[in-house]
Amino acid sequence: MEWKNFDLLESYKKLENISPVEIKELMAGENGAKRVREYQLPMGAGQLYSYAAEPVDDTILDVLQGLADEAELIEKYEQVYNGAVVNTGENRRVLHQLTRGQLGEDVIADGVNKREFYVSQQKKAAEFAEKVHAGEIVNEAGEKFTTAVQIGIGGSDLGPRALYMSLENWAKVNNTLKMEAKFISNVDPDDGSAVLASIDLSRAIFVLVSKSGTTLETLTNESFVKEALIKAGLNPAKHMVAVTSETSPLAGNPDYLDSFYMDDYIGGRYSSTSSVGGVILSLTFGPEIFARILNGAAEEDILAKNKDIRQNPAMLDAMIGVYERNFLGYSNTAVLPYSQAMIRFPAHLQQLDMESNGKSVNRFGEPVSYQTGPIIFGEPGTNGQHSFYQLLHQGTDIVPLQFVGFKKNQMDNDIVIQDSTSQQKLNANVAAQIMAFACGKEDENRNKYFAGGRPSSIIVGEQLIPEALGAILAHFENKVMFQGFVWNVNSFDQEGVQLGKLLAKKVLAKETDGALTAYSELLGIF
Ligand SMILES: O=P(O)(O)OC[C@H]1O[C@H](O)[C@H](O)[C@@H](O)[C@@H]1O
Repeated sequence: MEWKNFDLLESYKKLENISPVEIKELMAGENGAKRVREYQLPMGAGQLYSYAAEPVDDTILDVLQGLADEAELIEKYEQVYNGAVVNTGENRRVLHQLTRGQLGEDVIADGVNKREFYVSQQKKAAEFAEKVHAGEIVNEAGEKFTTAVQIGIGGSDLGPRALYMSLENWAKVNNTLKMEAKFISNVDPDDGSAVLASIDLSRAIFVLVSKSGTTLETLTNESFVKEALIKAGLNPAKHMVAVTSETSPLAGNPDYLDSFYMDDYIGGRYSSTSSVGGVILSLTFGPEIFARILNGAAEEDILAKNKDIRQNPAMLDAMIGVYERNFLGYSNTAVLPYSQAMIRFPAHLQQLDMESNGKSVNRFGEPVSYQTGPIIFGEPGTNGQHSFYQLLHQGTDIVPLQFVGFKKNQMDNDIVIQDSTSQQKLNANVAAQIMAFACGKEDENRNKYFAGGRPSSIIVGEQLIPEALGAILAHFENKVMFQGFVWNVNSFDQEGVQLGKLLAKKVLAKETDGALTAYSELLGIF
C-alpha cells in the first residue's frame, strides 16, 4: 500500500481530461425523474443517499471508482480500523470506529485490547447514568440530579452538543429524556454565567470533558463553575465528573465523583461516540439511546468497507466532493439539514471537515500543489433560504450543497393549513430547492435569471431517530477520512490551532511587542 500525492495518480490525469456533464440537462424532464430514481443508494439506518443532482454520469463515476481503487481507499480504511499508526504527525493510531463496533482484527495497543477498553468505558458510563437516574447517586441534600452540564470545547463540545440537540425533542416526546443537558464551551464569562443562571445549581451534575486535560477554556470554565458551586454552599467534588485520557493531568483525580476515559487514539472531532459523547448522552437520554446511536454509526462504518463506490455512500460522497473541489474548482460546501433539531450539526461538521482536511502539506510534511478541504458552512432549511440562498442561486461562486431531510418530523404536533402540513411544506421546499439549483430558470430579465447547474446531494431518512443520527454522523466522519486519503493529508492532527494559543498565552503573560501589544491595548486587556 502506498501513500501518494493526488496529482501523481493516473486518475488525476483522467479527471483533468474528462468532459464535465450539465446537471441542468441531466435533471430535466423524464430523464431527470429516472435519474432521481436510480442515482441513490442505501445508507445506514434505512436512509438513502441521493446524488442525482450531482455533476456525474456513469463515465465520471467509473473514473471516480478508478480513483478510489488507485488511491487504495479501502485498504487505507482497513489500516485505520486495524490499528495502524496513520496519524503520523502525532505518531498515533486512529480508533474512533472501534467505539461502535469490531470492524477487523483486535487492536492491542499498550498491552490493552482497545475495543474492550472502549466498551468498558461505555459500560461504566451506563452504570453511572443508571445510578444517577435511580437516585443512587444524588446531591448533598439527597435529591436527584436533574441537569447535566458539559464543560468542553471543540471536539469535546460540538459533536456531543449537535447529537443532544438533534434528539432532545424526540426524547421528550418519547419520554426518554432523563435529564436536560446544557453546554458551556466558550471562555467568554457570559457563556458560563448564562448557563449557570438557567439551572438549579444544587441539582446539576457537571461533565468536565477534555481529552488533553490542558485546554485553557475548559480549565478556566471548570474553575468558574467550581467557584459558583462553592459560593452556593455546594461541594464541587459531589457535582462533577471528568472525561479525559488516562495520560492527561485530569486523570485519576479524586476530586471528581467519577472519571471516564478515552485515549489519544480518538481525535477530538471524532470523539462523539467515545466517552466524550457517551457520558452526557447516557445521562440525558439513557444508555439504551446512546447504544442506538452507536448502532447506526456501526452500520455506516460497515457500509464504508465496500470497494464499490456505488454501494458505499461515504466514499461516493467523498469522491464527488473531490471531483468538485479539484476539477470543477468549487471551494465551499454548504450543509443544509431540513430539520431544526440538527441546528448545530453544520457547526460540528465545520470542525470535523475543516480541522481534518484544512492542510497544505501532505502526511510527510511536504507541500501539496492541489486544493484540499473545502470551507464548510450551513444552517437548517428553510431558515437558510431566507438568508444566504440568494448567493447560492445567483452568486458568482458555485457551492455544492449537502441536504438532509426526513419524511416524518420528530414531535407529535403538526397542523394542516391550506391542504398541507408544516412537514409537507418543509419537504416541498427542499425538493423545490434541489430542482431550482439544478435546473435554474430562463428569464429575459437577467436579474431574474437563474443559471442552474448548481449541484447537490441529499440524505433522506424516515425520521431523525438515534440510529439515523448515528449513521449520518459516521457518514460524514468517513467521507472526511476518504477525502483525506485522496489528498494524502493527515486528517487526524491539527497543528493549525497552536499558533493562536501560543500568542494568547504571551498576551496574558504580558510578553508581547509590536502590533500584538497595540492590539492588547485596543482590546483593553491590560
Ligand atoms: O478535548 P480537549 O483536549 O480539551 O481539546 C479540545 C479541542 O481543542 C483543540 O484546540 C483542538 O483544536 C480540537 O481538536 C480539540 O477538540
